[in-house]
Amino acid sequence: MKVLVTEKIADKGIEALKNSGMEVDVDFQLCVERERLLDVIKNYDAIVVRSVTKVNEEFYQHATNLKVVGRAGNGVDNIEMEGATKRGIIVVNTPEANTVSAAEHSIGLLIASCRNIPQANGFIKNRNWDRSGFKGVELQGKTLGIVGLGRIGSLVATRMQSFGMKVVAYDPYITEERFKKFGVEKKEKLEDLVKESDFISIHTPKTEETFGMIGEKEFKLAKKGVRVVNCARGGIICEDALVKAMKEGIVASAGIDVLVDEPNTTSPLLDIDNVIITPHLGADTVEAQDNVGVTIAHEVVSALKGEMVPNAVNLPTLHHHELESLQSYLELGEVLGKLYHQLERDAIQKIEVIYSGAVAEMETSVITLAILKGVFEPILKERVNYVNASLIAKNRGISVVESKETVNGNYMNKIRVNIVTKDKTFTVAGTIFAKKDARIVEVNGFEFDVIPMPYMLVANNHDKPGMIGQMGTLLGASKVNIATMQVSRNFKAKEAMMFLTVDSEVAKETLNLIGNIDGIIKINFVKL
Ligand SMILES: NC(=O)C1=CN([C@@H]2O[C@H](COP(=O)(O)OP(=O)(O)OC[C@H]3O[C@@H](n4cnc5c(N)ncnc54)[C@H](O)[C@@H]3O)[C@@H](O)[C@H]2O)C=CC1
Ligand SMILES: O=C(O)C(=O)COP(=O)(O)O
Repeated sequence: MKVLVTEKIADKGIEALKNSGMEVDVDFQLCVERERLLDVIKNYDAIVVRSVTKVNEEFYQHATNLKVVGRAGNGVDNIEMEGATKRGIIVVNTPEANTVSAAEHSIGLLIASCRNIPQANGFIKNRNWDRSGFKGVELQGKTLGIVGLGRIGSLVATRMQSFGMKVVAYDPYITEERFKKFGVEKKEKLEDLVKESDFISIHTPKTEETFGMIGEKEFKLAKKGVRVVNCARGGIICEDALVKAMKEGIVASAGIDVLVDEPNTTSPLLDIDNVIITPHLGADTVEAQDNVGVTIAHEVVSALKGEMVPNAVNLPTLHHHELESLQSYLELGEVLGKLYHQLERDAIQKIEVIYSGAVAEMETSVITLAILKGVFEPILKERVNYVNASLIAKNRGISVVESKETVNGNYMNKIRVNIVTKDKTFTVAGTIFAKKDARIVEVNGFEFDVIPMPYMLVANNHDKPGMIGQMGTLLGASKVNIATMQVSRNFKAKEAMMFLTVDSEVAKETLNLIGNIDGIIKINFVKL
């Protein structure tokens, strides 16, 4: 697998990629040399970027082998998600790895701007000892308005409370409990926050809704002398409106880490004395970059192996501990799904998944994705993964229905999959024992206790003497070793079903011979 790294990540991250067996090319010019990037990207299975490389539709059209986009950092506004999802490209990021650095940089900008530290430093470095013109303001007793009380906003909130600030926040998408947890007063409307705040710090993602959310209208409502900080994304505070509000004396100072267009050395904000600007340094600390580099390397490798990754942006959000407890269920889900196309041929109309017992309490949407991945893998191979599995089902006109039951019969947990076709319904069920051991416990009404293995033979036969012996003889003659065997019978129908796990692949000729045994209704070789 080949990985291209187009922006600086920690050496530890590159090493981690290489140590996992990846072939890694590092070329930092490619984040700006577009033509060259578009030319070479077809050679790579994964790309690792930061905030400069534009990963958009044009890029995807050239990236014909790409499976993973790794964003070594938090914001993914430079990565078009729809184009990735429809191609089954997994986008992973490291949202937790640089939050402390970004919060500390926001606070640094806030203090440095309201105490004129960079300006005064510039003076004295030019050998001017001048103490006039740099008078600042205190933070204690002032109101800080935080827009976006997420990971970084909440870190800034709690830290600034220790400076004696009153903290209010506007974030319509989080619960009252989260405001309470951080001792922050909730503002129902952005304008209420703007009217009341002495300092405003932005911590939202860049979205259609947030872009330009602090503009001329907001500055008109703001307290005269308000001070602003933007260490989130350029343009959330409208740059033209900020320039105007500063010239009019509405905004006393601004600390800015991000601009609409980056890299940028021509912004009008650069000409205003009371604006201090850093070139997108929020995540640039030793700790954050080591953290980001190593985390993204592990995530890219896992995603390339087709594993579920905690920080996949175009998949349901999972935390590490959730993923750990889900892992066995994901594996079981794939096994259950994989059985269908290896045992049946009919086109699927609907897939029903019924979760019962303990598993019903989990993030089952991800297990359903694992089942869908399993269903399509035997016919689509590597073109199906967690990201595009539900899109594939939708495009094939297959409806997917999930339901949950608290009662679970004989099992602590059970996943039942009903695959509905025009004329019949194929049913398979499985369970997890002792938190990690998968078992197939039912196929089409036949009960089993089968440990899924890489190679299995599944037979339907008339329930009469000699079936097992004849199969065993044919397998032995073709040097296939039988590892385990289970038979389940339906007395009424006088039919039985056999699951044999074998140590090697079974040749087509042997399968044909078994299929010709009198009494064998159906024989299939299943690979998991
Ligand atoms: N300057 C830098 O180097 C860095 C910048 N960032 C940026 O910081 C920002 C915040 O990152 P996190 O705290 O990790 O994100 P987060 O997702 O944890 O929090 C964002 C919060 O904004 C809220 N929000 C969304 N739309 C909103 C709206 N219209 N009005 C009010 N609130 C809204 C969300 O509900 C959420 O609580 C992002 O833009 C990220 O890209 C992150 C790391 C480094
Ligand atoms: O992680 C983020 O969202 C950042 O803004 C940091 O961006 P960078 O990786 O420094 O280009």
